[in-house]
Amino acid sequence: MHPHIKALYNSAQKPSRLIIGLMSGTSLDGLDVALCKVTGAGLNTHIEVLNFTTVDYNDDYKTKIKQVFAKRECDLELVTLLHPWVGKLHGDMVNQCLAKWNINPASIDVIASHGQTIYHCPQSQHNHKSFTNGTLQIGDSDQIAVTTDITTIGDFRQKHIAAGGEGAPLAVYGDYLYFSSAAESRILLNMGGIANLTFLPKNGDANGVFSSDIGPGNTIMDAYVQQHFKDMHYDDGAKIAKAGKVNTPLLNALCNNAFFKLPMPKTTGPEVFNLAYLNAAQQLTNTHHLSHEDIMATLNTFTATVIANALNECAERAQNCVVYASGGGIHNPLLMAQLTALCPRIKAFKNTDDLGINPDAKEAVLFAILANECLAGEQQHLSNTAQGIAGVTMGKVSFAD
Ligand SMILES: Nc1ncnc2c1ncn2[C@@H]1O[C@H](COP(=O)(O)OP(=O)(O)OP(=O)(O)O)[C@@H](O)[C@H]1O
Ligand SMILES: CC(=O)N[C@H]1[C@@H]2OC[C@@H](O2)[C@@H](O)[C@@H]1O[C@H](C)C(=O)O
Repeated sequence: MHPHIKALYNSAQKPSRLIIGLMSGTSLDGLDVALCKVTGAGLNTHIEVLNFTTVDYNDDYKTKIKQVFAKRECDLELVTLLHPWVGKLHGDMVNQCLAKWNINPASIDVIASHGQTIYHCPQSQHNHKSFTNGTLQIGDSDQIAVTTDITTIGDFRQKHIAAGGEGAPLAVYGDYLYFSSAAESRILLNMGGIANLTFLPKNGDANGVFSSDIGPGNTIMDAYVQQHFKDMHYDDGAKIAKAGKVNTPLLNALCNNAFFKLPMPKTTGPEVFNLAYLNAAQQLTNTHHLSHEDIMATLNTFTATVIANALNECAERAQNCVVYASGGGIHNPLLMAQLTALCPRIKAFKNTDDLGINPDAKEAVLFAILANECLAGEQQHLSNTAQGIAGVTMGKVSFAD
């Protein structure tokens, strides 16, 4: 047996494993690094997040990625070069974290790497009859494995696509295993660049579980701030939005898109929800004269409205749903206040801290759970093609040498 296979076999048999989950989301703010002690597998998974940090990306990273990010036309040579470059950078960032945390790399069983999504196009978006769904994450796992000397499991989304899914949201797999409750119906709401949710009915019936992207979380607000406010990445504390007034015609135009009329499950990305989308809505409503504050107030309400519509749809399926929120959007007080006001049928808004998982770390932890299932999961717990949930094991293994 190859020693690498033997090591994996041993890891899979251990009662608990150390797994580093890595997530680099659509916001391009930084690499989320979660060092997790994962005990058991499947419905008996237990996670302890031993360390978590977001390693901020510098301007060089953001500038390079933005040249290809969510763009239909870009420099293919640059894409090719970025794939190993991002992988090496992520590997270097893991090494820095381990050094800072005083952790011996040899004690880590595997790294679970999401990579950096640069393009996402479900069939509903690209409309090419001869193609199915597609999604592309760069940041080669071989680079991470070689750089860290730690076996790395990555490229999780392609198996989902191969099995007929849209490659997202994958959160449902971790949410179901870790957050299902017999006592209450739960909605796990993540508000990153794009917002998504997982619905977990309280009867624990796997067939009632579904997960879907909702639409924009922070992505258009962030892009607008970055374009108009020097050295700002986002509207901290919604200060700009709070100073403005919502423009109703613009809000209505923003809410009028075919994606919102599609039934859940569905996926989307900044390929659709971007500054060009805002521009088109402004054109239609003759609102180019609005102040930055009014635009931000309208965008904030747009995000709140589309998220609230999706939550209210869930609330029709089960009474007394409790929302557990995560992602950067939870730090936006105006967004959270609007959600509470727009969703009277939701019993309570909490965040995943109440379930023992740091809401900023949740997506990185998800990939640690997926890698744990890849290694030690004994069976598929979720499989429902009608809900876009492929019953497959995800992740590809890269060895260090
Ligand atoms: N204090 C704050 N005030 C307002 N917004 C905030 C604050 N902190 C974070 N955010 C928002 O959260 C974003 C980052 O969220 P997160 O890291 O969850 O996104 P992501 O993981 O990149 O996205 P996705 O889940 O779509 O891939 C920021 O870009 C910003 O819009
Ligand atoms: C293609 C892609 O990277 N999608 C991300 C993005 O960010 C949020 C939303 O859009 C979600 O569908 C997904 O990430 C999470 C981790 C998921 O798959 O559940």
